[in-house]
Amino acid sequence: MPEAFSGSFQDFLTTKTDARFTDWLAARAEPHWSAATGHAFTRAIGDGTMPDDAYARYLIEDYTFITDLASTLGYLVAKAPSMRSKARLSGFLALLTSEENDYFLRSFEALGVSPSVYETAAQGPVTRAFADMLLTSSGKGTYAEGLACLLCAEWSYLTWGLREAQKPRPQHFYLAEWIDLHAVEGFETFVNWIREEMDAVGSPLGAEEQERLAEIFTRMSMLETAFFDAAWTGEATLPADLAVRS
Ligand SMILES: Cc1ncc(C[n+]2csc(CCO)c2C)c(N)n1
Repeated sequence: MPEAFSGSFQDFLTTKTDARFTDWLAARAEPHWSAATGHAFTRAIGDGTMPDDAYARYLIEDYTFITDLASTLGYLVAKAPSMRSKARLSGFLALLTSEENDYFLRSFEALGVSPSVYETAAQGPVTRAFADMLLTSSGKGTYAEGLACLLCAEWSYLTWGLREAQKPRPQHFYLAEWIDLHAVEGFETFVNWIREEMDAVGSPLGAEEQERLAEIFTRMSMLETAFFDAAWTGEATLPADLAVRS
């Protein structure tokens, strides 16, 4: 677990001169970063102990989340400063809207969730708070702010995916493939790129904007945790500390 840290990035650099901006973001987000990446839901995916109803609940919500994440990527493609960055982000957007979509459709079928359910599912309160966070940060905010959201969403999944991939795969294809999707080399390469991009974009910013990025990354970590909690417990309420500000 990264050690929690409450100071500025400049302060963080005095504790470790070669510290990365993204290490600081994760340290600032503790204990929520570790709560998200070590969540019981993620361990149950790898153990094969996941109840079908919890996983179906999760996939239905995640399918609507992915739609908002695709829109976020659209905003990021528009705001990215270089052709290289636009190429990385749009490549990922293409993956999200093709192979990943196919995974969802096959899994819904295996779990007995009909198109009339997953195509018209209303977002629960946690997913709505997520959508608000993603779309506001990337649409109205800066490239760095949108990138902080994407970084948290992808890096947290790589972290648990690599850990669960150490175990033998569970029997159900929808659990086994969900691990593989987040532990393959191509995904790791992409997350490493987002980290490098965030390091490059975040390090030179002023303390106030860096603080804002730490707040975004922390709130995203809380939302990731609440998202797993909601699927795991079936409790569809938004924790009070995540109330959407209007
Ligand atoms: C709530 C939630 N947060 C993050 C992800 C992670 N994620 C979103 S798209 C994508 C691409 C490859 O699977 C990954 C890893 C998720 N699925 N659901």
